[in-house]
This record gives sequence, structure tokens and C-alpha cells, in this order.
Amino acid sequence: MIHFENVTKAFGERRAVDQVSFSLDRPQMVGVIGRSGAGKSTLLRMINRLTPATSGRIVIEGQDVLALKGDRMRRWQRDCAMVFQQFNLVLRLDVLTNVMLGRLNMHSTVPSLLKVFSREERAMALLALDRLGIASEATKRAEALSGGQQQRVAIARALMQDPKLVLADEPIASLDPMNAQIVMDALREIHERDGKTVLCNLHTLDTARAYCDRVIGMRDGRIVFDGAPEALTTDVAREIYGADESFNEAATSTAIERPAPRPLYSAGAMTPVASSAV
Ligand SMILES: Nc1ncnc2c1ncn2[C@@H]1O[C@H](COP(=O)(O)OP(=O)(O)OP(=O)(O)O)[C@@H](O)[C@H]1O
Repeated sequence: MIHFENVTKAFGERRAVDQVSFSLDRPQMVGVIGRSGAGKSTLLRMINRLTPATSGRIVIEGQDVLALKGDRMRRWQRDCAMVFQQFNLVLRLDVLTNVMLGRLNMHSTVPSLLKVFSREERAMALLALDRLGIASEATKRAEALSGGQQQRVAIARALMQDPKLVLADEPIASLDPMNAQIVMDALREIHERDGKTVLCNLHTLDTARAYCDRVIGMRDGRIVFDGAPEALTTDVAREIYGADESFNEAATSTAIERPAPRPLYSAGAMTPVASSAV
């Protein structure tokens, strides 16, 4: 389903991502971990073409997404939703409009932000907010929300794209443990309920262990670990982080625990779209 084949990104002499190959043969929630500068963001950003790759192939549903151009590339970018550490909301706009912006590149023209969205899109946006537990905030300006709420708005916006793939680049790095848990629960729920692949860069080992089906560890642009979270022992972590005997896992912990499986959000109104997921 997703095949990375010798994917490399060089910035001048430095290879931020170096000959990376791995495959996902079914939808999974994958955590990418590694110290700062290991190449995690670059890896994700090559998938949706925010960063051009230097060489290699990323084959998804039989097509090399690195070779797409023009309309086909834009369509692919629409199929990849990205959640950023800093949320990337338009702070002066209200929450509902921010969520509807996830549909913006499905419109051929942008005559006016206020008029471009249909009644159906407004309803979809409200459902997405409800699913994330923040429908009551729909009319507030985004800037009035807490960081955790803003990240949930960003995830609702991502859902509006009906993406094939969700890329989350350190989605909890700016959040306190309680909000980090809410956001990770939301991403996990999108994976479980909609059958989407979620690729998530994380700084914290415990979060990767708690939420991911598979963990990829990067060091100096290369994959040095690829396996189940249970296999991510302290020794393996030391290898990934390049630390010596004094390596302390607590330094890579947010101390969030994944609660026992339960229905997370009130709505249950959005239709699972597993058929379009990769
Ligand atoms: N636009 C750029 N120009 C030059 N070098 C870059 C650029 N973007 C990233 N790099 C370099 O590539 C390497 C990998 O960066 P990247 O941001 O992918 O790492 P990361 O693992 O995501 O780090 P962090 O956890 O700090 O975000 C780093 O050495 C970084 O300085």
C-alpha cells in the first residue's frame, strides 16, 4: 500500500533523510521517533511534497507520488492531511470557517471565504467539530481557544479533506499532558474508526508505545528501528537517541497514558470512510 524505496533528501552536503525504505501493507498508526534533527519532519514532508525529495520513490496505491505534477500533485496533496505542531489555524477567523478551510482546495475558485462553502460543508464541519468534542466552540475566533482545542480544530479541518493519509508532525509537542492525551486519542480514533493510516512524528517514547501499532526510529536520516512498540526497550531507545548508559527515558516522556478503549466522542455521526483509506 505504501512503499518507501531508497528515499533521500539532501540539503547541500547533508542528508536529512538517507536511503530510507519501508512498507506499510495495511492501514496502521505509525510513530516516527528520534532526536531533534534525525529527519522525522523531512520524511513526512516529502510524502505530501512540501519538501522535494532528492531521490527515491514513494509508491502509494501503485503510483509514485514523488513523480506527480500539476493537478495530479495538487490532488495528492489534498489526499494527505497534515497536522502541525503549531496548529496553523487562521486565528482571526472563527472555528467553523477554519474547519471548512479543509475543503478549500476542492473548490476551483476562491471568490470569497464567506460564500464559497456550501450548506453541506458547514454541516460537515459541525459534525467534524462534534466528533472532536468542540462543536460548542464553532462560532468563537480560533485565537480564543486553548492550544489543545486549536489542535482539535486542526484535526477537524484535516477530516474535512477526507484524506487517504493523515500526517501529524509533532502534534502534541506544544501541549500539556492532558491536551496531548486528548489529541492523541483523536488521532488514534481516526485510525481505528475510519481505517486511515496515521503517520505521526513524536518526541516522546511513552506516547509512541501507548498509541502506535508500529514505531520507526530514525537517527541521522536513517531508520535504525522498525518494529512493534513492545520491542522498543530502553536499550533500543538508547540506540535511536544515540545516548550512553546515562540515557534517561523520562527525558523523552510526556507521562501520558492511553486510557482503556472507549467511545471517545459524543457524535458518532461521521460515516467511516475506510474504503478510501490507505
Ligand atoms: N530547509 C532546510 N534547509 C537546510 N537544512 C534543513 C532544512 N530542513 C531540515 N534541515 C536539516 O535536516 C536535518 C533533519 O531535519 P528535520 O527537521 O527533518 O529533523 P527532525 O527529526 O524533524 O527534527 P525536530 O524533531 O527538531 O523537528 C536537520 O539537520 C536539519 O537542520
